[in-house]
Amino acid sequence: MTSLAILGVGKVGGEAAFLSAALGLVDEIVVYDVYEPLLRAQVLDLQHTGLDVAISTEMAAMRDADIFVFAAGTPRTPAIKTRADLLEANVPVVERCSRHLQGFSGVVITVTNPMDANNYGLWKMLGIDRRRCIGFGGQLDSARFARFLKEAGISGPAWVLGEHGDHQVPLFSKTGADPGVGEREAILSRMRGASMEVIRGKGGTVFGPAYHIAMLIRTILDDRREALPCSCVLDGEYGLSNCSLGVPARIGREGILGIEEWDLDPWEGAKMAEAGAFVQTLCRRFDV
Ligand SMILES: NC(=O)C1=CN([C@@H]2O[C@H](COP(=O)(O)OP(=O)(O)OC[C@H]3O[C@@H](n4cnc5c(N)ncnc54)[C@H](O)[C@@H]3O)[C@@H](O)[C@H]2O)C=CC1
Ligand SMILES: O=C([O-])CC(=O)C(=O)O
Repeated sequence: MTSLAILGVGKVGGEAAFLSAALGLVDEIVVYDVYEPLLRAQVLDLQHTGLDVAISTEMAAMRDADIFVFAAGTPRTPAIKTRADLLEANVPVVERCSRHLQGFSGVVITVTNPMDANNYGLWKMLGIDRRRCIGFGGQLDSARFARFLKEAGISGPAWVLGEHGDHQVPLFSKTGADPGVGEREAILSRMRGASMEVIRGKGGTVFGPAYHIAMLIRTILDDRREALPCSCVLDGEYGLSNCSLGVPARIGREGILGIEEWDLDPWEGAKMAEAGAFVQTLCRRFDV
């Protein structure tokens, strides 16, 4: 019996619950949201699918889940320029979440922005092994990168490391084609604005995040042991510590099985160092 817990069943948490049920990934989904009418509506809507999945709203049952998805808190509106600007709004939500989750022994997936800092904060407050805290966002950034590469006539694997935010690091070196620094910067600039176009049009990104969260859940539960771009609490990898940052990580049933240290070209290496320094400043918020 596999159990998935989702805290915050708004746009992303709700859709991730639905997709996990529709794809038959788990036997039970435990959901909770501070906004009671929404919670009730999401539970009913899930039940009305008739899918063979147990739905619970027992907050205490979250602690016993195999996977816990943290998707509660404030999202961006067009008035909020960067994901990092959500830090102060969402720190209290991270704190409340960690209090509820003390004693959790499964795998955490952090979604709430600024995701890298919040993943670091949850890890610190829960006091669990860093391999059990996975920050989600790199798969989504990589899917967006793949689209821009295709438009530029470049094929090959699309990997994005670094911050899930303005300091994201697309790995052009992995594609086998170098469009030059000018074109790299132009593509990066479009990637930085990719989600805001969706937020402006429909109030938030939903299908992209929910789909890739479901794929991450499947990778964990099936113990696929494959490398994905995930935010991991670093301990010297890529020359960085005291932060959680997007890196290639082998993911399986126990969470992060290993972090792969890839060679980056000079442009990527400089961007990665900038991303690390930037996210470290956000993570310091959790070091006090
Ligand atoms: N990492 C990623 O790739 C992505 C991250 N996000 C982030 O995920 C978060 C959620 O986004 P949306 O679902 O669009 O927002 P939303 O506003 O639709 O849903 C958030 C939900 O959290 C609930 N909530 C707030 N505080 C809570 C608490 N203490 N306990 C339980 N529930 C609580 C709210 O009532 C609301 O229903 C945002 O921070 C957003 O920026 C969104 C998309 C992708
Ligand atoms: O951009 C946002 O605020 C939501 C998000 O993280 C994404 O869709 O990548």
